[in-house]
Amino acid sequence: MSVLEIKELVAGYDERVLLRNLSFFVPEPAFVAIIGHNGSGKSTLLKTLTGQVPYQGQILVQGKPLAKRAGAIARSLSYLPQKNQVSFPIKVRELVVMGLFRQKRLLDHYTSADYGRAEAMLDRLHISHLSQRTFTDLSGGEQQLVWLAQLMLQDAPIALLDEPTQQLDVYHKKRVFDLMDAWVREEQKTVLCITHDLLNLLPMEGYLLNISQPSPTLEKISPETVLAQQRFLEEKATSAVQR
Ligand SMILES: Nc1ncnc2c1ncn2[C@@H]1O[C@H](COP(=O)(O)OP(=O)(O)OP(=O)(O)O)[C@@H](O)[C@H]1O
Repeated sequence: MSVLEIKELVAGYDERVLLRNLSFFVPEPAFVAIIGHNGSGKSTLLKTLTGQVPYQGQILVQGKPLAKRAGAIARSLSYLPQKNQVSFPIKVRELVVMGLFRQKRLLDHYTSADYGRAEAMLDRLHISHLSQRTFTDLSGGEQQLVWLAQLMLQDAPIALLDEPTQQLDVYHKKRVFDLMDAWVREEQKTVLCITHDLLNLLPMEGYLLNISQPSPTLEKISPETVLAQQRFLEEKATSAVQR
């Protein structure tokens, strides 16, 4: 059974089609970097997979068609949007433990074992020192790492990440890519990750999907393919506006 299969996907907003006849197939757990110019439709693809954008065509998640109703998110998917905001003061550990919501019933409380798992995840991301801090007081990069801890705690087989390294310094960028790599290899997760950090992809194993290409397809990551796509993106400005 394939992890994810997309056939002749057409999606966009009102009169504006951003994804045209997109087809790709992820046969087994893998890391997939989604790249492309600003406005090319990368976030739109992840929003389509999480039921936020209407589409035509077929999306099979672990062999099952994705529900077409608005806001539907398959149980097998976790999603970290580009902008994720919290407007009330909440402790980091409280926000991270919420990653276990799929395993809880509505009014269940989080147990000390649940908090233990949240702390272990913070430790894995090397941010245990943030556990008792108020989330809204953290820097943008620290907040991004906390969201990542929450997402990893969800433990879904397929993770959709929209620019998870956007605000991170070079050390933390590398760390997050290493974590994604380990996650795929050691826990057989599939990670679809939107990124503009092409050079961080060089040591990764997995695939590239360049949404700015006229007919995007999955391409194996290698130094040659990463650098060729980087040159393509540097030379051709094919943003949605110009299409
Ligand atoms: N809800 C919406 N209604 C109408 N147009 C939208 C909506 N959301 C996004 N768009 C437009 O669709 C286009 C693609 O947006 P999208 O966020 O998918 O691009 P992206 O490739 O993720 O870009 P970036 O690299 O800048 O994050 C943009 O021009 C954007 O303005």
